[in-house]
Amino acid sequence: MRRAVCPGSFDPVTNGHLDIIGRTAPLFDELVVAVLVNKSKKGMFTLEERIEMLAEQTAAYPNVRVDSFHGLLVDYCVAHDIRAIVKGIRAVSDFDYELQMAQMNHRLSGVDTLFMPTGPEFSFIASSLVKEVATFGGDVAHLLPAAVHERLLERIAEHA
Ligand SMILES: Cc1cn(CCC(=O)O)c2ccccc12
Repeated sequence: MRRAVCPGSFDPVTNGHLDIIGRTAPLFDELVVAVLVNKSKKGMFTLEERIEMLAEQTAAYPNVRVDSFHGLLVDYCVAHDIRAIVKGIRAVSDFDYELQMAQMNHRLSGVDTLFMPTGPEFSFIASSLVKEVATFGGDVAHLLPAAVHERLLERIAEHA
């Protein structure tokens, strides 16, 4: 069973994430989309909400499952017999840090990292920027699945 993991915060899942997930899923027997639990960083959405949105948006892929992890990603990989980490690369600026992480993760565990370039139309999409623009009233509808966009607007309205 060839398994891979796509890790992230997914706060919230964007069309850029789904671009990579949708292109990666057919390449493996199983793809785990793993949400990082970061106690020190309060996100806009709870862990449960992020998992729920991801599960909804990846329901069409039979071999994709959503999970969460805390601590080292490679420990999660070893515990779940995952041999590859798949990272979406949006721009050269992503690569420096991702290369360092990939080399460290391989050194720690033998788990390799595969880099997948995002489609050019998604290069500028980061969850943090989408949230900031939306908070100031910018239109981000085309960057998110409709259901996620709706939840984002609701959450912003709650905090207004
Ligand atoms: C482009 C891209 C960034 N990330 C991590 C951003 C985050 O931590 O949410 C991804 C996770 C899965 C698939 C694609 C991506």
